[in-house]
Formats: sequence, C-alpha cells, structure tokens
Amino acid sequence: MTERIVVVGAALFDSGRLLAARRSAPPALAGRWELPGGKVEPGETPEAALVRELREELGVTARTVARVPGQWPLKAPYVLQVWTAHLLPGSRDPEPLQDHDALRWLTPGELWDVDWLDQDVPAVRATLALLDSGAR
Ligand SMILES: Nc1nc2c([nH]c(=O)n2[C@H]2C[C@H](O)[C@@H](COP(=O)(O)OP(=O)(O)OP(=O)(O)O)O2)c(=O)[nH]1
Repeated sequence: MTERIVVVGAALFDSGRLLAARRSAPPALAGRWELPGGKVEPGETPEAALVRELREELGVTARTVARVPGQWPLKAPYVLQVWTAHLLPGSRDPEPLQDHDALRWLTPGELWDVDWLDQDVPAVRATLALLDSGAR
C-alpha cells in the first residue's frame, strides 16, 4: 500500500479575512487559488510544517490555532489537512515569494470570488463550519 503524505494548508485569518493564494505552478494548477502550505517532511509535525511553509512561501511568522476536522484526497499519495492560523504580532505582511503569483485577503462576502482548486472547496467549507461552531 502506498504511504500517505500529508499536505498541510493554512486557513490564515487576519481581521476576519481569509488569505487565499494563487498558484504559479505546476501548469495543471497554475492560476487556481489555494490555502498556502505544503508537504509535511519526515519527522516534522504538521503544525511545524505549516509554520515553516508560511515563512518560506509568504515571509510571515504565524501560529497554528486548530485543526479543521476532516481531510481531503489530492493526487495520490497526498492528502490535504487544514489548520486555522493567525499572523503573530510583528509579522511582515504576506508576499508571494514562492509557488504563488497573487494573494488576496477575502472578507466573508468574497470567499467564493476566487477560483479555488476543486479539492480546496470542501476544505474551505469545513473551515467556515468550524468557525461558525465558535471554535478558533
Ligand atoms: N499547499 C497546498 N497544496 C495544495 C492545496 N490543494 C492542493 O491540491 N494542493 C496540492 C498542490 C501540490 O500538488 C501539493 C502540495 O505541494 P506544494 O508544492 O505546495 O508543497 P511544497 O511546498 O512542500 O512543495 P515542494 O516544492 O517540496 O514539492 O498539494 C492547498 O490548499 N495547499
């Protein structure tokens, strides 16, 4: 059986807005929007991987808050798991340093204005359900 590899995505919130990132590669995914993040490396916790990926990809310092229940299959052997996260005080503003060519802070009314990757749609919905339930 193939080993499952976790891709962590951040539902990064600031002032009630959610950060969406537009992928610049690979060609099959370029132009679609996702939750920033990446693959968990061997020996790394998902939370540590997410903090690392946010630093590498966006130049920010952030902390994870809560796991969003559920996981979503990506191209095998990858599976997407999501954590809510916040910028730490004093963090730089996110910039598309790696893997992305645009960023948007989405207000609640704008959440579906971007062309999310298909597999991110249920993940974003589950994130909203978690927030609606009062957990943060
Ligand atoms: N980061 C992230 N990747 C996602 C999401 N949805 C989704 O299908 N993917 C896919 C895209 C990629 O095929 C894979 C994650 O790869 P990545 O390129 O972000 O990971 P990484 O930074 O560790 O990349 P690498 O250069 O080490 O390969 O998962 C998502 O919301 N966030």
